[in-house]
Amino acid sequence: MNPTDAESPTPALDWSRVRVVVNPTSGGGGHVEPVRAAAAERDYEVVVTDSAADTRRAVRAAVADGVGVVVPCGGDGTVNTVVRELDAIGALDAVTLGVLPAGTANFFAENLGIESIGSGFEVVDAGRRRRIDVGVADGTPFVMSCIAGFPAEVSGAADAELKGRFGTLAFLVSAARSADAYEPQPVALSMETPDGDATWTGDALCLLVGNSRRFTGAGGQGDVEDGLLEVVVAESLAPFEVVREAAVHRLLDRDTEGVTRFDASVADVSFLDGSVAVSLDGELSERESLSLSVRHRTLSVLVGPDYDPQPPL
Ligand SMILES: Nc1ncnc2c1ncn2[C@@H]1O[C@H](COP(=O)(O)OP(=O)(O)OP(=O)(O)O)[C@@H](O)[C@H]1O
Repeated sequence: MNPTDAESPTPALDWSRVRVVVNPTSGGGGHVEPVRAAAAERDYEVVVTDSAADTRRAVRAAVADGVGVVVPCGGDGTVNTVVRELDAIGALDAVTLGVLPAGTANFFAENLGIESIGSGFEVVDAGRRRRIDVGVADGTPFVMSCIAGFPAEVSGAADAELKGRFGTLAFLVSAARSADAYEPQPVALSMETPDGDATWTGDALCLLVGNSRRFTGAGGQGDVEDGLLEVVVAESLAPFEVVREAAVHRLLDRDTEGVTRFDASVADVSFLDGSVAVSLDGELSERESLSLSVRHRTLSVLVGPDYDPQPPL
């Protein structure tokens, strides 16, 4: 801790200090030694954690030690754990985040143009920073997506193989496969959009809200610097056999009947028939309502050469 900043929630941070926080169980494991070796070549610090609670402790310790660049090494679940802890200690807008993708699903890294652990190191070395938006759902931050709808038993059916291929979308894919077994639920949305206030009321099968993730069109990286969430309401989805992620996105095309898309800075959602399952960056809970907003360009992240600040629609 920097003694001059003892009272500050986030002490002065040293941007030349990089600390990698490794979840050794992410993906199939086996990444700890290669990560240690690559980090040693660069004088990056490494902490290998043994639980989610230990990962949270490592995040607090990094900030308390004045480390400027914190790099989760794991899958989307590990990134989410690190982001939530940074928010919990008031340091979300203070540190810079790198990512070393080592999980079953690495969609956040992919959206930042980081394809592998090796490229993750190169991205940290290169130091290209962007400030990106962070979505907030009932006070909890999310970086990728907030998906609501379908009964929890369906979402729980997303198996490991599906999760590996589709990440947060596994929830949607498994649900779509059994959509005929689930009745659309009445929902009311009230939003603030760049064109003014907007509302939507009706029966919906699911609600897909993307921050760094885009659900419509070709999918992939969304515009994560525009202060807006992509809010997609799907009234129906034909059950289908999914072969590729593109098939899911085609289902959600702008022109698809029963799919409505908004870009909103604020969205208040009421599930009128009681609680529905909600996946926040892959973490499940049950909610009767959702209050969604955006913290515009809050989180400083290190991005790869393919990251597009303004991806084409
Ligand atoms: N050191 C650790 N040991 C075990 N679990 C951890 C550790 N650090 C974080 N976690 C938790 O493990 C969960 C899964 O993490 P992650 O997404 O990185 O792995 P994964 O292999 O991709 O698994 P998943 O199939 O859940 O996507 C997260 O909830 C995360 O908080």
